[in-house]
Amino acid sequence: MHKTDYANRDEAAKGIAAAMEADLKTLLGSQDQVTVAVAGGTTPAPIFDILAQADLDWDRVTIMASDERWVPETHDRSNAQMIRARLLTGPAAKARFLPFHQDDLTPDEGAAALCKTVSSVDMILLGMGTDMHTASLFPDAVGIDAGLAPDAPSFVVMHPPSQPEARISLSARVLNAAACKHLAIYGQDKAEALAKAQTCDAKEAPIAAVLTDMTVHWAP
Ligand SMILES: O=C1O[C@H](COP(=O)(O)O)[C@@H](O)[C@H](O)[C@H]1O
Repeated sequence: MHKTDYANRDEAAKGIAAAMEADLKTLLGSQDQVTVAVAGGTTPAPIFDILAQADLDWDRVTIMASDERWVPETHDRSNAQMIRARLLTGPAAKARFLPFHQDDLTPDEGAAALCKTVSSVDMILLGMGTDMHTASLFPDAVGIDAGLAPDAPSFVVMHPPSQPEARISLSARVLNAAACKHLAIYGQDKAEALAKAQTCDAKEAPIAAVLTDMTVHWAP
C-alpha cells in the first residue's frame, strides 16, 4: 500500500482521475478488453466527472460497480444510477456497463448469475466507510466470512444489519487481485479508520483484506 495526500478534494479528484486514466491507457495497450469496478456512495462522482472526459478507447472498457445495494436503478440509493449518470457520459458513454440488480431476481440469484460472467477485474476504484467497510464487505454483515474467504466466489451477498437493504459485492479475493488498485478516502475520520484497519483482522476491518499494492488517495 502507498498513500498520496492532496491539499483538497478537488485536487484529489483530478489526481485520482489522472492516475486511473494512465492505468487504463497502460491496460488497453496490452489487452483487448479491460474491466473496471468502481465504488458507489458519495466520494467518486467528482472523480468520474473528470475521468469520463478522458480520450481512451472506451469501447474496449467494461465498467461495473464494486458493489450494489439491492434496489432498482431508479432508486436514489442505486450505485448503478450514480455511475451511469456521472461516469457513463461524454467519451466514456462508449464503455459497456454491467448492472447488478435485476427486478426479477433475488440477491442470491443475481450473485449466482454474475459469477457466471465475471471472474476477475483489471482495475478498481474503491471507497471506504468509517466502519472500515469497503465495497459492500461490512464488518457486521451476515455473510462477511464468505466475502473474505480465499476461495470466495466472484460475487457475494451481504446482509449488513446497519444497512436498509441487502447488498451484492465483489468478493475480497477478486478485488484484491486487480492489477491496478485505487482507494479514495476523504476526511480525518477515514484516515484514522484506515490506520486502525491496518492493525485489525479483516473480519473486523474488511478494507484490510484488499490493501495489497493499493494506492490510497487521501484529502482532508
Ligand atoms: O455504501 C457504500 O459506501 C462506500 C463508501 O461510501 P462514501 O459515501 O463514504 O464514499 C462505497 O465505497 C460503496 O461502494 C457503497 O456501496
